[in-house]
Amino acid sequence: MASDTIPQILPAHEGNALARRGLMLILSSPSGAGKTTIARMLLEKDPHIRNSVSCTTRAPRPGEVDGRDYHFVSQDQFDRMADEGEFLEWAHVFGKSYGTPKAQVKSGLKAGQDYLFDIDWQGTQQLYQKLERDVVRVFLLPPSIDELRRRLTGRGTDSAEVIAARMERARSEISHWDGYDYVVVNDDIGHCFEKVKQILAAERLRRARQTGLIGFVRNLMEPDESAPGAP
Ligand SMILES: Nc1nc2c(ncn2[C@@H]2O[C@H](COP(=O)(O)OP(=O)(O)O)[C@@H](O)[C@H]2O)c(=O)[nH]1
Ligand SMILES: Nc1ncnc2c1ncn2[C@@H]1O[C@H](COP(=O)(O)OP(=O)(O)O)[C@@H](O)[C@H]1O
Repeated sequence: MASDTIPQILPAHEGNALARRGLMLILSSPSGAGKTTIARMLLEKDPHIRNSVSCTTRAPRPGEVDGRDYHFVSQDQFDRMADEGEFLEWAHVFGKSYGTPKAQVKSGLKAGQDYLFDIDWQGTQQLYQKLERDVVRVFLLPPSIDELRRRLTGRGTDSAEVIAARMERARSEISHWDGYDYVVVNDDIGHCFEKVKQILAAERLRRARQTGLIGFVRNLMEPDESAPGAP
């Protein structure tokens, strides 16, 4: 195991003191602030968190892979899935539809699987309303508006028109920063990644998630029958 691999706990099963419930790590930010970059780093370094792959009606960007980055679907397909209740949440962003498939998230959480969500503030609110205790909300901010524009331009994936629309929307997205548990400025990518890792490590240790502790603590509190003088 690489030395910078994130330490993990064992999967949930009965009798395992380290068993715990999975969590849902949500990364949001104005477009271009770096959430896809941080998400990819996390997925690469931490084998215990899985990406929740969203469905979208937007076109793939160069380098994006169907089924890995998004499930790229037509508007008809998307609408049918929404009608049939196949999404945990969905929203319109930049004139396109985006949705989180229900798939295995609920059963996965019970089995100790963590999931990563790259979704906007609307989706975050919906997930929080449904699964409050499992959700950890992290908002990334750019160090400045000029740097945000530089990153969107430097990414080289969007037309000038699309970049202008994303910049236009950035201020209203930033206004939702107070709907998150953690806010991290993505100035240096390495520092930002470290902070997100620390958040994840601490959140995994929350008592409420550590389902295996119940039996473990009960055992610790049993009267010690082998102690000298015990009845
Ligand atoms: N509510 C919701 N938002 C999503 C989902 N998938 C992606 N998004 C958000 O849609 C916005 C646009 O995503 P994208 O077109 O990939 O551009 P990006 O902002 O540069 O990553 C971002 O704010 C994403 O976080 C989803 O399933 N649900
Ligand atoms: N801390 C950083 N410093 C410099 N460039 C960054 C940083 N974080 C991300 N980038 C670059 O900025 C661009 C936008 O990042 P991306 O992760 O695609 O943002 P988002 O998913 O939030 O739209 C990419 O080209 C990425 O390589």
